[in-house]
Formats: sequence, structure tokens, C-alpha cells
Amino acid sequence: ACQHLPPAPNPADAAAADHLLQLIDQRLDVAPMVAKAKWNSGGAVNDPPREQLILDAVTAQASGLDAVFVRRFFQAQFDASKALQLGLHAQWQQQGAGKFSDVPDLGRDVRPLLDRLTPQLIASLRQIQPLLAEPGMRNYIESRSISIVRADFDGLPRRMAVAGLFAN
Ligand SMILES: O=C(O)C(=O)C[C@]1(C(=O)O)C=C[C@@H](O)C=C1
Repeated sequence: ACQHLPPAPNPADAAAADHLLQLIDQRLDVAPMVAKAKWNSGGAVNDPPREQLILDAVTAQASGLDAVFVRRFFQAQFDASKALQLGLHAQWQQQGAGKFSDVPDLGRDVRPLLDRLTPQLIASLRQIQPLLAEPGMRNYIESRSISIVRADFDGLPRRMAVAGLFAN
């Protein structure tokens, strides 16, 4: 029985994957705060110069790691954040929502939360990258992500964020 199922990763590798998924979830948890700050300010969700700044920083910090892999991963985190933010904006638009009170400042309060996660994500990617080709690892990551990473908008942002680990 179950011969068709891929093998589960060993406990240490599974724990490393769970840790990365927790960090992905923590980063995605910041998106609603970003969305509120931008809703109040009227600023665009997409900020290519800010993305470029982060990509340049991670490329510099990630020596030894494949630059294409790291950049693809972070771009996927931006794209997941934007999908979540745009979904929230569409919801608030439809509800005729007004400005939110007590929203943290994007530059002073919110982006530092993302910046604090960046080196943790890079450290976790270092651990995970050599394990990604193990049989069963992709399957494990994708199924575990459903329990660990937030599920907004039918899981679209979650799927986008996790897909960034794989080339296709
Ligand atoms: O900092 C912002 O303005 C965000 O919206 C967050 C974020 C990110 O995930 O880091 C996502 C989309 C933007 O294009 C730039 C950066």
C-alpha cells in the first residue's frame, strides 16, 4: 500500500521546511498592514524601486547561494504580498470602506518588520535549497504550507509564495 506516495523527508529536513514556511507566513502576515497603510495614503500597491532595493540587498547578503534562486524566491514573496494587498483593496472598495484608524506608518513601522525577516529568510533558504531536490520534499512543502501559511483569497497568495521555491 501507499507505494505511489513520495517518501516523507527525515525529521530534521521536515523541521527545516516547516521553519521556512513559518517565515513565509510571518512575511505574508505583514501584507494586511501594508495594504491598510496604502489604502489610507492612496499609494500604489506595486513599488518596483522598493522591490529592487530588497533584491539588491538579498543578492549581496546571499553569497554562496544561487542568485537566481534567491531572487526568484523574494520576487515570489513580493508577488504574493501584492496579490493579498490587491485582494484586500478590492474588498474594501466594494464595501465602500473609509480610512482606517491606528494604521502603522509604512516606512517607520511596517517595512522594518519585513527587513527584519529578510536575513532570517536567507538563512533558512541556505538550509533548504540543497534539500529541495530530495524526493518527497516538494510534496511535503506544498502540503504542509496549507497548515502553516495563511490562506487568504482561496490560498492564492500562499501558493504564489511557496511556488517561488521551485523553478516550475
Ligand atoms: O513595501 C511595500 O510597499 C510593499 O508593498 C511590500 C512589498 C514586499 O513584499 O516587500 C510588496 C510589494 C511592493 O512592490 C514592494 C514591497
